[in-house]
Amino acid sequence: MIVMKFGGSSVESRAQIEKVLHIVRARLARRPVVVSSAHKGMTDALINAAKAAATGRFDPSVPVNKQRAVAESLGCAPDLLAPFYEEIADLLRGISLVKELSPRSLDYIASFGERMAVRCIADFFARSGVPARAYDVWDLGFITDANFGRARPLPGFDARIKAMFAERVPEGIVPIVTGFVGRNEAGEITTVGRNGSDLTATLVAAGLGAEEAQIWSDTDGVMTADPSVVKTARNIPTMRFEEAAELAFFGSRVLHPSTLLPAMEKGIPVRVLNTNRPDHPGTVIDFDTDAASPAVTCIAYRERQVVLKISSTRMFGEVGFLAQVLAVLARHEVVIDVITTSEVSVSMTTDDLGKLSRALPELEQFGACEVLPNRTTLVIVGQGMPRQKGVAAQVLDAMAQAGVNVEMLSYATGSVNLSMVIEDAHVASAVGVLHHSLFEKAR
Ligand SMILES: Nc1ncnc2c1ncn2[C@@H]1O[C@H](COP(=O)(O)OP(=O)(O)O)[C@@H](O)[C@H]1O
Ligand SMILES: N[C@@H](CC(=O)OP(=O)(O)O)C(=O)O
Repeated sequence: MIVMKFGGSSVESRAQIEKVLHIVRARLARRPVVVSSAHKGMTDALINAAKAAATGRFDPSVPVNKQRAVAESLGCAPDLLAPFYEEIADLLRGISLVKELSPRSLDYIASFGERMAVRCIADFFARSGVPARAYDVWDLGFITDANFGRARPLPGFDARIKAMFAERVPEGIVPIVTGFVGRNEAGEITTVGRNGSDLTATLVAAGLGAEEAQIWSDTDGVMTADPSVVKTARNIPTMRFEEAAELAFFGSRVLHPSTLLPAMEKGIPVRVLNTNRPDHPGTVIDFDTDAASPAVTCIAYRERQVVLKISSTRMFGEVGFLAQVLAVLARHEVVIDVITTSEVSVSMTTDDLGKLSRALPELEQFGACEVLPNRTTLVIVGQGMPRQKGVAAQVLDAMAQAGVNVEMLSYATGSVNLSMVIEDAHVASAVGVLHHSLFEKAR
């Protein structure tokens, strides 16, 4: 059995869904379970309509017309999705009346994209000769906690999905399952977080004990840098889980940050593939050590970060200074990513200026606090980095060539990533020069 996740770009239109049909049809012998995202742009359209409703403007036309256009192009009967259109309108009307949009209502409205997409894709598949049936993932046991916007399945999911899958998915039928969404024990709809269909796919793959989880997107697998920024980016044939996890965490949209954990736990390889070029082998992510792997595998970055710098002579020789600072940050739920220290200052990055601002009054007891917004964490990832001399020199040289000031630099011994903090305004030039230096120059 394989789990195949198709992202929004793969199910954007009839032309794309026809590609998905051919890809799935060619793999029927491997007993595919399809996990689908909403059509590209649909989740944004639903969320925007909900936000507008919360200011009193009731208008369901953008998401409903978008969905209707895809369903009509696929030849689906109008009544297939009519109840969903009505429910979306009712919900938006309710939000516009109370002018309130809770995380619970936001998940409810955002869930419609996946729920409608799987129904029209399964309907189209069935009429095209691939026996398929649509499933809301909760009907296969995906019952979550009540953390709206970042829900996770409750313990026992693996046993539940195995049992419910055996009971509800007939032999020979391709299940087309909703990504992204879930339901809590009270029956309320939740989501696992934006771009979370990748995570649904690896959770389903782990629960069912699939032989492989495939993430089908619009690039030739994972590339040495975001190909929409670096035109010369190239495919990475194999990656280790640790490398891919760093890449996902530090901002590459191609994989959701939590995607790899369920697969890592069960040792299930994850393959990233291109719906537009299905014969390309893409990228395989697993545990195999490739001793010949290059020092640097890829470049990733996360923009709109905030740097907090605390300067204090109290740090000098004092036991527990950092622990006290981190305890305050933890109490305010500030997540810290990169941290560097000297004897008189400590700098760290986070992505939540709001939470950091709430922690500031307490932090000021430790020293002078400086908050620097609009920063980017730029990360060089590579399994082979610990055993290659001169990588840091090459990286810093490239940054100097690009005229970019490196404000923080962090590398731990044996680590697979080297992180730097720069200004947001310098990202494109820094990534371009760095990619050229690390991947394009004769080395
Ligand atoms: N290192 C990378 N390799 C491949 N794609 C990347 C990388 N970094 C960023 N991306 C971006 O991720 C995009 C795919 O993610 P996304 O738009 O969420 O796709 P999907 O619709 O399939 O979920 C690519 O089009 C690419 O621009
Ligand atoms: N549709 C959801 C979930 C998702 O994973 O989408 P995509 O696969 O298109 O990134 C979102 O836009 O957040």
